[in-house]
Amino acid sequence: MEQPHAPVAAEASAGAEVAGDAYIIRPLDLADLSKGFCELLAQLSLSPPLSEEAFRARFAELAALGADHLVLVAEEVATGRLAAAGAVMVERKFIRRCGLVGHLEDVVVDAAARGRGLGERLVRRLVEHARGRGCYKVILNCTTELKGFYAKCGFEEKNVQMGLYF
Ligand SMILES: CC(=O)SCCNC(=O)CCNC(=O)[C@H](O)C(C)(C)COP(=O)(O)OP(=O)(O)OC[C@H]1O[C@@H](n2cnc3c(N)ncnc32)[C@H](O)[C@@H]1OP(=O)(O)O
Repeated sequence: MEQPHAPVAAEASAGAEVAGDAYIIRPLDLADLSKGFCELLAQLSLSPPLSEEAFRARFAELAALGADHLVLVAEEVATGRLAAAGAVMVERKFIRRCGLVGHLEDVVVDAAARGRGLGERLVRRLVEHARGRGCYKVILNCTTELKGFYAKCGFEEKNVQMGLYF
């Protein structure tokens, strides 16, 4: 199981050849604000730059959740810049004998690093974290266009997503 919010020095798991050689996947670190974290998230959704103060405050909130909230990033070894990010949070339920559900969120790979297996590798790490926490399933919302990617990551289509935005 991943230890969230702490740097990981070595990447041991096997991935696609290029991804395995060129990137280290590790939990988000406080230093990542200056390594392109916000720029990466801006490729996913509306995500303007964060002040150091705002980033630190949110980081501390998430760190307080311990292993129930994990943000992983992929750092390019050659440049020290972030090339991918993703998160999984563990929901604590009453059903299924107080079962746990993993929610996969905010998966993004930098446009220049796509198509090398990095996204799949990151998602599989997040899924393994949820499994290690004892989750009986991991779920996510995505567009129709991304069904193929998540199928490659082992997911299958279930139910319908609905949203109410404020
Ligand atoms: C829960 C959420 O967060 S949903 C939001 C997902 N994020 C985004 O949409 C942000 C913009 N897009 C991205 O960041 C990236 O394109 C990602 C994360 C979707 C994919 O990352 P990549 O690193 O390019 O994917 P990766 O190279 O690991 O692809 C793995 C497999 O999925 C396939 N794949 C990748 N993207 C797609 C796609 N859009 N449709 C179908 N198949 C795909 C690849 O061809 C590959 O298959 P292969 O093993 O047969 O070659």
